[in-house]
Amino acid sequence: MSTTLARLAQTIESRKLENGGDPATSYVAKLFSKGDDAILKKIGEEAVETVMAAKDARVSGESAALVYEVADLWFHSMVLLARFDLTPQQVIDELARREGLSGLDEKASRKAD
Ligand SMILES: N=c1c2ncn([C@@H]3O[C@H](COP(=O)(O)OP(=O)(O)OP(=O)(O)O)[C@@H](O)[C@H]3O)c2ncn1[C@@H]1O[C@H](COP(=O)(O)O)[C@@H](O)[C@H]1O
Repeated sequence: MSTTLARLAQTIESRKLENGGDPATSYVAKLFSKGDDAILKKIGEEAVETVMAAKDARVSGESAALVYEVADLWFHSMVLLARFDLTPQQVIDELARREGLSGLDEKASRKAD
């Protein structure tokens, strides 16, 4: 896993209230303190903002805002993973497991079930 993702995952873990995270001084701790629906709402918002940034980038040819919004989406997805005691490494492992397996073949194998 990239060291940036690993460090960020550690920081997010340290912001859990049971690990001493303080909602008064930490955005992540504040999000944890608001509860699951607040985290899910942010994921929804950031997904929509990503879609809008992609549509804008298609028109303007300027894609910096898209990178920014995807970073927001990844970050909030990492907060969600932490909420369920999951790690980015588990997502990376799943992507690695799928490596070389065409999405079309995978879909066809599901339809054969
Ligand atoms: N990577 C991020 C990160 N990306 C985005 N954000 C915050 O996520 C929020 C994104 O929400 P929006 O864009 O909708 O902006 P907003 O309207 O201000 O947000 P809301 O009031 O609706 O929550 C903003 O407050 C951003 O600052 C982040 N906050 C924290 N981190 C990382 O998490 C670490 C721990 O942060 P704290 O818990 O605050 O110490 C930091 O050191 C960073 O590494």
